[in-house]
Amino acid sequence: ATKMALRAGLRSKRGLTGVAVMRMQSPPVNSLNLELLTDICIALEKLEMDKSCRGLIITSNQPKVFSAGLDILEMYGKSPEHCGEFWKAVQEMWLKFYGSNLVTIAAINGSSPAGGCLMAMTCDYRIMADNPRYSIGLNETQLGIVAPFWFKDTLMNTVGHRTTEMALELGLLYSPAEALKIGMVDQLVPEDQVLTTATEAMTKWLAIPDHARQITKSMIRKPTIDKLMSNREDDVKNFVKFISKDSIQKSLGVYLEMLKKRKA
Ligand SMILES: CCCC/C=C\CC(=O)SCCNC(=O)CCNC(=O)[C@H](O)C(C)(C)COP(=O)(O)OP(=O)(O)OC[C@H]1O[C@@H](n2cnc3c(N)ncnc32)[C@H](O)[C@@H]1OP(=O)(O)O
Repeated sequence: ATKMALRAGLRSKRGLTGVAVMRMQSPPVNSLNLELLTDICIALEKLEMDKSCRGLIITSNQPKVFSAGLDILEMYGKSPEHCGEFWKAVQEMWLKFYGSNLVTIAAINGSSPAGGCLMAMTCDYRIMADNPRYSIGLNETQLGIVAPFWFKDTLMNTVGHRTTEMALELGLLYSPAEALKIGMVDQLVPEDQVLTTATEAMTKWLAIPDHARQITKSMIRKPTIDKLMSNREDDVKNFVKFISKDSIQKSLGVYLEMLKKRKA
């Protein structure tokens, strides 16, 4: 099944050129499994190399959900080797997005917990649908797991130190209005205007000369990126060791059951 639709070099009625729209479509909830992560990375890599592409809008084709975060089934009951491969793909996605030379805008048209929130926070700008049923945040502790340092750093760079303490320790999921208040998202709009607003915002970002914006972005984000780059292997080892613990596997199993029961 196609996991992603990509329209590169989009020319809208308003004459916006050089902007790709990536629509995640991995039913039911765009959970980030190895396949989707790999597809996203390959697509982004191609866009980075395409000189005619200057901006990327990432959004969801699934109703009500931007992304449910990392696919728990990739971490539950799997071999250490598989968990290691999966984690490398998560790192790769983060490194590519956080370090992208493109203007990246997240058009968050649904809920975006955990890894979904991380992915949105790697972007330069976030627009979310103003629907109180949706939520966004890093809720890892609620699953009994610990977000690694680079998840924490991304959040801290976005919302600041004190808010990160509260958000991460309590595993808080925020409504769109709350997320706007703490700066986790930059703008709220009615659901049917998320993509058009993202396109409008893109116009503003593209008015800045690429080289000046790119060097500035790199100057701000490089220390955070370098931290993971110089600890990638240890980070994989730590993840595999942590996720393979019986107690953590038990917590994930309980959480998966809770998700299923909630549905019933
Ligand atoms: C050391 C570790 C470091 C960091 C690790 C992890 C970070 C993560 O990202 S962990 C993932 C955290 N994600 C969540 O907690 C979100 C869980 N999902 C939800 O809250 C809801 O599904 C959501 C609000 C996104 C959408 O709600 P609904 O539209 O009502 O859908 P359902 O809840 O009915 O879900 C449909 C179907 O999908 C399964 N599902 C949901 N999320 C995940 C997931 N992240 N991974 C795997 N599977 C997921 C859910 O169980 C349902 O399955 P079925 O019952 O089999 O249909």
